[in-house]
Amino acid sequence: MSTGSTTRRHFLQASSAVGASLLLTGTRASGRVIGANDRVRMAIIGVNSRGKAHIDGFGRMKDVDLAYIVDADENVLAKTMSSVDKATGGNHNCKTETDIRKVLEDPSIDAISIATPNHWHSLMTIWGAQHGKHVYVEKPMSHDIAEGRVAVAAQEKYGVVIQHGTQRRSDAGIAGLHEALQDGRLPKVKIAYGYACKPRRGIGFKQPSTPPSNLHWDLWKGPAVIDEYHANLVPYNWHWFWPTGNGELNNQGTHQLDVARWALDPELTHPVRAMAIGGRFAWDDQGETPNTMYGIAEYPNGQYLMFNVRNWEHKNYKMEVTNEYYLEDGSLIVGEGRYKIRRPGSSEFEPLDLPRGKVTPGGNWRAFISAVKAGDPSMANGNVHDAHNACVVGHVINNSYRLGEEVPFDEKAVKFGDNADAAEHFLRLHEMLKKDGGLTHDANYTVGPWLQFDPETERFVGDHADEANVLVKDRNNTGFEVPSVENV
Ligand SMILES: NC(=O)C1=CN([C@@H]2O[C@H](COP(=O)(O)OP(=O)(O)OC[C@H]3O[C@@H](n4cnc5c(N)ncnc54)[C@H](OP(=O)(O)O)[C@@H]3O)[C@@H](O)[C@H]2O)C=CC1
Ligand SMILES: O=C1CO[C@H](CO)[C@@H](O)[C@@H]1O
Repeated sequence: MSTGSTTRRHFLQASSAVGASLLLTGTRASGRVIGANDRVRMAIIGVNSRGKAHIDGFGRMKDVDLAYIVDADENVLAKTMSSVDKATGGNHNCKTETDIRKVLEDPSIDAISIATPNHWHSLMTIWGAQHGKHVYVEKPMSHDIAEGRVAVAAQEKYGVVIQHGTQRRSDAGIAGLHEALQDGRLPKVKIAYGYACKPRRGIGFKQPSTPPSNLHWDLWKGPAVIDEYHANLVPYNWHWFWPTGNGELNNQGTHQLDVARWALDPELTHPVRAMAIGGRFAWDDQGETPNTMYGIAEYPNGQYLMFNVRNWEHKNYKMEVTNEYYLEDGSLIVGEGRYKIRRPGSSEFEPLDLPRGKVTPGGNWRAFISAVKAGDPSMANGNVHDAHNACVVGHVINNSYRLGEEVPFDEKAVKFGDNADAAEHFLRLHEMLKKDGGLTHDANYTVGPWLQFDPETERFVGDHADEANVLVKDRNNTGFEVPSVENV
């Protein structure tokens, strides 16, 4: 399965024969073909927070009907319904539902839009495709590597539009830079760098307890195997527990991972090796995922993706949610949509003016509806291949961290051999943690092993492969099993 590209031509190459023929005729796997003048009937799934933006984005469109609002919490549903009329100008006659499976059985529904916790994203996407529904799915599209691969297979088999909630894919300024990096107008990228460094707080400790009666706990858990309910899971803080979230790297970081990977050579899918070092410093809490991380991934052509997570607000804390591009000639490009370049030998940045690139116009919500109406999955700004590739590099780096060992806080905690770039970028973070964070040898880094990854089979190979391959696929609860690629 090769899923490295974004253009229509590449999308067709990457899709199976079945998917491609569906795509060319604009025919859906089941249900009606949507005409250009038809209204798209949608269900919004998971509405506590981000789902409200979905209601707002799609609900304001004259050619969209919000038919269902779905949430696992009766209180959240009731509260949301009272504001839907306001948000949509009173134009919608939504039903409410707690179980997505009932919505999927409704043949009048054209598309679903998913803003649930991460552990549900792939299964809902797969179920949606199997029922012939187009899918807008929040980032990260997958909670583990294997289920993302099945979501790709489902798209190929059923031919539906799948668009990832990575809004930067709708930014023609970013697309313009990446086109120039890939068509030779600029030197090639040596290192695509991402930062997800925004201040957060520890979450304390919450004891196991009985789920509140308004919450359908079995539906909230869905595929995720979770020992016991505790109030730190619902809502939002599930991000910081491995069975439900993916830490900051594949939370906020999915946006920057996706931008970084998008800048690399277009035929690339996944890295061939990766490692991570970091920790959950300063907070005494029950969260499992790191609040500080340096991650590095190498692609088969020698291009690198590097990443920093910093959530712990120490002295001189600098918020950075952005990307940087280190080019082969020594230039550095910074910005997001509008750019500056520092050329080799210069210490000054100068503006970098480039033509805007190709995206489906109108922003993320409109692009999805345009793709649905055209019956053309390649029009999605952030299609299923882009989604899978962005998520997998994050999963591979996270898996290294999860297999890591605790080592005293020291600049020698990790060795990068002759990779001077990696050593320099890690040391930059290390010095900041020492000087501004006040960390000493009493603290520990978690140092993950270098993991080797086969982009074709999407499995780990070589040293540590046995432990790492256990993390490729989450266990699932009965009735909520992610199907295999063969049985999707
Ligand atoms: N693209 C972007 O810029 C952003 C994307 N996101 C993404 O959106 C997703 C949601 O994040 P956020 O809103 O902050 O998280 P919350 O935990 O606040 O909300 C998740 C919602 O999903 C509901 N839910 C859980 N299980 C189900 C189910 N089986 N069926 C229906 N609803 C369900 C939850 O129910 P309950 O009410 O019981 O908790 C809750 O209402 C995340 O994956 C996140 O990564 C978030 C912010 C911005
Ligand atoms: O994508 C996202 C953007 O920022 C939010 C708030 O920090 C994240 O939680 C979210 O998941």
